[in-house]
Amino acid sequence: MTRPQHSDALLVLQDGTVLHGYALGKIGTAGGEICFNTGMTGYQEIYTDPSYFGQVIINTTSHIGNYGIQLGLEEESAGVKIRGMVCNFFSQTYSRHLADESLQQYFEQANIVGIHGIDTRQLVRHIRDKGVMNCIISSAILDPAVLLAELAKVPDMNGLELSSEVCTQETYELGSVDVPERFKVAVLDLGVKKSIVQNLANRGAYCKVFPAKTSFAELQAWNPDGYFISNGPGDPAAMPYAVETVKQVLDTNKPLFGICLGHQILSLASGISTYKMHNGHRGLNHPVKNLITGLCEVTSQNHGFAVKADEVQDHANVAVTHVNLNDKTIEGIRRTDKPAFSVQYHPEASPGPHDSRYLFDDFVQLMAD
Ligand SMILES: NC(=O)CC[C@H](N)C(=O)O
Repeated sequence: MTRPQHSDALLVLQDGTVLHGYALGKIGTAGGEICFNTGMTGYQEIYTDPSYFGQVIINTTSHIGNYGIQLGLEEESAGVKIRGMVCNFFSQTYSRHLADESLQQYFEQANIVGIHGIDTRQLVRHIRDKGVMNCIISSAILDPAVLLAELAKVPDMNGLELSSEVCTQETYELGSVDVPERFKVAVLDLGVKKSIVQNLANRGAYCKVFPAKTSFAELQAWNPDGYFISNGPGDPAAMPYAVETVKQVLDTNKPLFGICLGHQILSLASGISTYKMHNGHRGLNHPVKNLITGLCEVTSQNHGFAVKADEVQDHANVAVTHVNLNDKTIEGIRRTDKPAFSVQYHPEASPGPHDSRYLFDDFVQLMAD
């Protein structure tokens, strides 16, 4: 297969590795934390997921761009959130009758810089061995030494609070026209994906979405039946404001459900700390064991931090409900003294398999009870 020819581009890693490829998207320079996603579909959902804010994504599936972009429907937030993209074969043309435009056009409009023609298999093996690191991509500066100096300015993800940058700045409300509204859910938006709010609304939850730094008093003033703590970017340990809000929510004894960053915040509010993983989990086929049913779920994942497993046993009011079968990391917890639970993975699975969507039903059931 021939690769579309463009101008040259460079990818420079924090450890000094330099890789040569071709430009895609906007001509320019972009730096961030380099992460790999192993999903074979769903690139548009990935690029618009606010949890990827500040990150450069390697798509390990070898063909990217070939089904184009569908505006609106397949976007997980208003616009692209990733910093940059790395792939092997990049297709400027697409074949899908529902597509509105090409990925190249989409990235150009969103000012996203990318690189293709990279041996992503070799690159991922390198990162997998050395661990997560920052990188810089450029199609404007082709001097590795200059790029390394620029790379030094890219902030470390450790200690970074990003939710307040990507969350809604105004509250908004969302329900479903097809399902009778049975419950009011206050959504704390730490960088929420659209499909999560939609999954709640589809089950009769009338949602009000609040900015990340909303005080508990303001959430409570709306008198919700339950609280949802969303996914989002950055380091959970850098978000004491959200931990404080969740502690106050727990005191109300109303149902609380957290996904990904929301799971990490519930853990912190329960006295369990988080850590940065050697490499995160990002893909659509991570096996997770549900310890209550004994069944394995194939899950969609996107996280770089995790909850410390060895600290959970010191907390009698926290039970582990889900475990990752690849590396035994904690995938879900439940408070034994409160109607509160959370998962590290993505039950909305947009993209991904729908094995775990029952968790939204469990949350609705908690509110019904
Ligand atoms: N998807 C998420 O909510 C990600 C949570 C957090 N930013 C992490 O990387 O672990």
